[in-house]
Amino acid sequence: MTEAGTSGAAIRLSQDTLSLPAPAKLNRMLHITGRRADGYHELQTLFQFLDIGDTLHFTPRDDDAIQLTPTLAGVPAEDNLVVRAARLLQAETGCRRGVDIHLEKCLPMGGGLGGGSSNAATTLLALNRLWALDLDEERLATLGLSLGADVPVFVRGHAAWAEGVGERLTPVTLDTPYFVVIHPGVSVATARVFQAPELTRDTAPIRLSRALEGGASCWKNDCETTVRRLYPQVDEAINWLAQRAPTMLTGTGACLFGRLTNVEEAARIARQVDPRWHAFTARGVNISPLHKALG
Ligand SMILES: C[C@@](CO)(OP(=O)(O)O)[C@H](O)COP(=O)(O)OP(=O)(O)OC[C@H]1O[C@@H](n2ccc(N)nc2=O)[C@H](O)[C@@H]1O
Ligand SMILES: Nc1ncnc2c1ncn2[C@@H]1O[C@H](COP(=O)(O)OP(=O)(O)O)[C@@H](O)[C@H]1O
Repeated sequence: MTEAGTSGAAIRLSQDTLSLPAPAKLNRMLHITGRRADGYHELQTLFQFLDIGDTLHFTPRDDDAIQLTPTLAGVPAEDNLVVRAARLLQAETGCRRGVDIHLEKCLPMGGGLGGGSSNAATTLLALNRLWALDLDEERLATLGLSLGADVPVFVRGHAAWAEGVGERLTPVTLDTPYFVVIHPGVSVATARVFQAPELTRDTAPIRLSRALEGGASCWKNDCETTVRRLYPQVDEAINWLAQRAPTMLTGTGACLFGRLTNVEEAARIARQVDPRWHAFTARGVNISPLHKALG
């Protein structure tokens, strides 16, 4: 993993290039409240953005091609959520314009930080502007949902309480601590976690006011026990970080985060992290850096 948000790759950009961030997210808490007939799980979760993430550069083309560089390991370009988001916009609007997209990937993939979903949301908002499509946020969020459950919150750009599979969003303002984020170097398969027989799926639904009342010290992630059992590396990293800061899993992992009020303390802990793991520090933010950049 490149240190998140600080990739130094040299990129030649034209004057017409629009460069935008695709921030990471954390699930500050995550409850599983049921299972739908189609097997998908009903969740209650608090999404918050981090002040770091990937960066995407969009340069308009004269033809209608969508070209993405570089290719991500294990993800054919046509499956990349960036390309899928761009094609979806073309199909929905009949737009015949094209784009070259350069993706500076800094976030670990499949780590529960929502990098792919965030890349898709940045692409939807960037091309809506670059191609002058004038779709409203509601429509972009609906299109985003067809790409993944976590895309709408990145389109909306505000920390949120999410219900359903993550699509029913209520904006919230959460505390904004510093975090030490650790990727314990193992890939967690979301489907495997949701299939686990012992996963608790019956947490009683709560009201948003109650979730906020208790604050961060009361929050938990219902996936954590199962992920720790299935992936001993995650268990080991949580045990290590929990001795230094209140620690939780984000999404279905593999990343975990420790919460601190002090940036120096966060940096000090990150420096001590076992070299087998990857770590970075970041701050929680309630307005997405993408929306700040778009003004
Ligand atoms: C649970 C969250 C919380 O943010 O985990 P992370 O992906 O961030 O870790 C997400 O909503 C994940 O949403 P999404 O990213 O769309 O999930 P996918 O990878 O498509 O899900 C893979 C598989 O997990 C199961 N799945 C996923 C989401 C859900 N609410 N219920 C499920 O049962 C389904 O079997 C699905 O086929
Ligand atoms: N642009 C992208 N960035 C990251 N992953 C992508 C992208 N496009 C497709 N994917 C696929 O989506 C999966 C989930 O990615 P990601 O959003 O980073 O993780 P998570 O859902 O755990 O937060 C990846 O393992 C990868 O196969």
